Amino acid sequence: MANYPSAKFMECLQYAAFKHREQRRKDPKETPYVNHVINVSTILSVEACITDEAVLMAALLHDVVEDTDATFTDVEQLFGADICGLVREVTDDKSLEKQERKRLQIEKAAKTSHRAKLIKLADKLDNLRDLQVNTPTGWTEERRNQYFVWAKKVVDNLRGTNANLELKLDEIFRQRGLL
Ligand SMILES: Nc1nc2c(ncn2[C@@H]2O[C@H](COP(=O)(O)OP(=O)(O)O)[C@@H](OP(=O)(O)OP(=O)(O)O)[C@H]2O)c(=O)[nH]1
Ligand SMILES: [Mn+2]
Repeated sequence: MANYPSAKFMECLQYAAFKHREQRRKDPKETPYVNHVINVSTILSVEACITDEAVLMAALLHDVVEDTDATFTDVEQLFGADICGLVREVTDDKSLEKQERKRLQIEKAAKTSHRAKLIKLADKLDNLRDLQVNTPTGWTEERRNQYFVWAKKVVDNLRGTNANLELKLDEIFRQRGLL
């Protein structure tokens, strides 16, 4: 990637901000949801030193089909088959029951491509950083603890992908007494 953002990258950032515009995170301050997808892309660029622009763009779009009215067809038409394929790999099937979705994330993590694994690692790192400082609205301490336990199972199936991200995730798991 050149050392300036491409027009396509800027369009992608704008599209993610537009599609997530009415969504908020579950933290007490109701942070705009788009902050999360920007964090995931920034973690990949700054902390994992990823320069593959398609990965950075797919990170911006990683929750757009799962959580907004955007479809894979929209993503493919706007940003192409490569990026759409990455988004597909990291999208949960919301029609499934929650327990099954959570189980499938663990199972699917091991089978995804290297580039999709990078996005999953950054996604979990940002969610866990959030959870270290906030308990989402309506969550008990037990539910928060269980999220760390479950996230470690997902991350365990993503290992061998990016040493820096895995180091940072392990530091969090160590602090929680999971490592
Ligand atoms: N830690 C944290 N998570 C929040 C917050 N707001 C929204 N979330 C989202 O909530 C999900 C975890 O909540 P759960 O109850 O376990 O799952 P669900 O929303 O999919 O039903 C995470 O999804 P995920 O499946 O783990 O990943 P993804 O959907 O981000 O890809 C995360 O993206 C927040 O303030 N803090
Ligand atoms: Mn996410």
